Amino acid sequence: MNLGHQTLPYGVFSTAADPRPRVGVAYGDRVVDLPATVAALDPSLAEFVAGPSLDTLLAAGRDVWNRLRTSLAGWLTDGAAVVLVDDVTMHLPFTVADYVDFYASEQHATNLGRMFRPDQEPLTPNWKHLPIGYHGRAGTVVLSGTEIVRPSGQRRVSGGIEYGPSQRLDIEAELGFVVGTPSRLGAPVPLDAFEEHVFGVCLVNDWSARDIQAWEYVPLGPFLGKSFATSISPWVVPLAAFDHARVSPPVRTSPLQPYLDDEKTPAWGLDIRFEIRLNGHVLSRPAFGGMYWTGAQMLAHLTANGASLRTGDLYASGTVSGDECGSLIELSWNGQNPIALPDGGTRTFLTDGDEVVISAVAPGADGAVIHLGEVTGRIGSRP
Ligand SMILES: O=C(O)/C=C/C(=O)CC(=O)CC(=O)O
Ligand SMILES: [Ca+2]
Ligand SMILES: [Mg+2]
Repeated sequence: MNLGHQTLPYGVFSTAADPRPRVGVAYGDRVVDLPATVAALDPSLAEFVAGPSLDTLLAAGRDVWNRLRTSLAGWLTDGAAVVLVDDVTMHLPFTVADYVDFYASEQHATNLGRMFRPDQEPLTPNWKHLPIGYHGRAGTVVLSGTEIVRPSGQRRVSGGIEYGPSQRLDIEAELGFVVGTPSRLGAPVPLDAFEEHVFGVCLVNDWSARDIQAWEYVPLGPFLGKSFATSISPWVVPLAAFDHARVSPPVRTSPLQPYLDDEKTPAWGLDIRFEIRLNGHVLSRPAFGGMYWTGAQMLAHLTANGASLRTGDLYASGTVSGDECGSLIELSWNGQNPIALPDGGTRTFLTDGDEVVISAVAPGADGAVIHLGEVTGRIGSRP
């Protein structure tokens, strides 16, 4: 996997020669061993990259994040004595504190509204007034590559209610925002403090059992249909990598409360293009740039009641659907239009043994590409 030379994303790796998990930065198809490099080149930064995860770096705050990234870029261009390794094993990059999942794509919300609530307006009356979300399960956020066990649960069938393995296992391609700097209980985080708190982003696959979800979600929202596993990419890309990928979010069609009104703050729409592959075949390439709510608005809303942030909080954007769709339930229109695969097979939802790979790229400086890497997962056999 080659993440280019401008992305400089952070992750946690080990090697056969040195099995201790430690902090690294991807550079092309190799990894900078940060503890070894920083100890030699700038000992004043060493404490922030010394641990077995990104936790200390996340908590260190924006000044340290900027200093480290600037130093690294300089060392790599100047040919300083950077320690590069390959053949790495990746680990979960940070301790996930709280996990929140939003619903920020108007197209996705409209499509799901049509399928789940065909007798109602597709967008609920609150949708354009606040970024809808729910609190998920941090303990089941897993590293890319972890096998996904098909969940069992309750679902409604023609004769009544049944418990058993999900028949409608789906994916959701999302962008995850990783919080570094915590906030105080009682103090909402305003839109313009987004960059002080959010360290960077990763890719998220919010595996979803649609049959379990459809039966359980009224009236409190998603629960067991989504809490069995959420996969994240091993590389966390700092916000600073997206300086050339910022775009204006879509025109707001309802007036916003002041804490969400981003007319006067810098826009944090992001021109990120996703790609979803099933068993090697490209299913879709949804664009993140059209998401109605930005990462800054989601953060402002998440804390609008004074809820505090912790280092390691992860909040996901919700399924990225726009010109193309980020879930199988949309691509197969609730299972009614099977998706044709080049091997002659078809899919509505996932079959045991299927492997899903979600990757993404964004524009960098001077025509370069910012690579977000990938989040993968294979569906294991039923328990
Ligand atoms: O419309 C609904 O009832 C639920 C939709 C979802 O699947 C929620 C979700 O995970 C949000 C998202 O990924 O966009
Ligand atoms: Ca989701
Ligand atoms: Mg989940």
